[in-house]
Amino acid sequence: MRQRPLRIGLAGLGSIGQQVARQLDAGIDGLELTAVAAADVEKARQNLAGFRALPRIGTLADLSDTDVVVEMLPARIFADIARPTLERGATLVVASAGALLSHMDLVEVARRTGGRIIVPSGAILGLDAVRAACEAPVASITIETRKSPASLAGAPYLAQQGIDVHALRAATTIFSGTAEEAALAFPANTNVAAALALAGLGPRRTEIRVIADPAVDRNIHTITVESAVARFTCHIDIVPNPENPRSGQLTSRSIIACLRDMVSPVRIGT
Ligand SMILES: NC(=O)C1=CN([C@@H]2O[C@H](COP(=O)(O)OP(=O)(O)OC[C@H]3O[C@@H](n4cnc5c(N)ncnc54)[C@H](OP(=O)(O)O)[C@@H]3O)[C@@H](O)[C@H]2O)C=CC1
Ligand SMILES: O=C([O-])CC(=O)C(=O)O
Repeated sequence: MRQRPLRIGLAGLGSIGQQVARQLDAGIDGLELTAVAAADVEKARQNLAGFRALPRIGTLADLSDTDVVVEMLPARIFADIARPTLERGATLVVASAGALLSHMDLVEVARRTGGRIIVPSGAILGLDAVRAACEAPVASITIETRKSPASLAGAPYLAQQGIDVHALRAATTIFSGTAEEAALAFPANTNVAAALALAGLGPRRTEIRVIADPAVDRNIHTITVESAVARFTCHIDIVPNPENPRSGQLTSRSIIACLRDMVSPVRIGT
């Protein structure tokens, strides 16, 4: 049995980070919210007002004494916390799964130091069955992501291709490619494909189609797996976060469930 609670550090206090912080502050046996890193310390202080136990608030460097760092940053600065956390042999929980695809050398760092990289299911479902299916031959794994224009706006690919998603009047496929390509084209919108790729056939053999649909108000993901042992399709409609519609409200809960697993004597699912 652990003698002390697991010290949790949160990197990023945006739409997901704030929900995770609140749930940790509400109290989970065995977990202690020790520190948070924010871009704007004063804004973070306001967001944490009313917490039962105020964590330390600082920069990414201030997470260096925690056991587990939960990364919930913009993809472009993922490595700024991922690398130092793994270099000191701590556990890294990754929200920006797409960014991890460009930093797979971190797996070697973790192997060398004893650190761990944990990618929660986040906004996708079925990774348990995908992993199990991949213990046998798998023919294909695909994902379709359907989102409102507001949930896609700002993606680099849209600017590169001159696509104005707000001008669309009907559902339109705006991207087809691999999970690896999608992570660069839509760094804030296709983490689900990255997590699916890491669970299954890898970023070059996992295909994603992104549909901009002005008629939907959810982030909708459908995965289809054809394997020797099972064929399955999983579908999920996620309520977007009001503060950041690119991210849905399931991801913070997935992270909390993942953190609970680290201290629970019972584990359910693959
Ligand atoms: N795995 C999955 O299924 C999913 C993953 N995601 C991913 O999770 C990540 C977090 O998402 P979300 O919370 O919605 O994003 P937000 O943009 O809402 O939050 C990111 C936060 O990081 C803060 N930040 C920026 N720079 C720094 C820094 N140097 N140090 C500390 N904090 C910093 C930002 O502050 P400020 O606002 O002041 O700039 C912001 O508060 C994203 O990469 C997103 O794509 C999202 C949904 C699902
Ligand atoms: O649906 C969500 O909440 C977010 C999403 O697609 C992603 O980041 O891949």
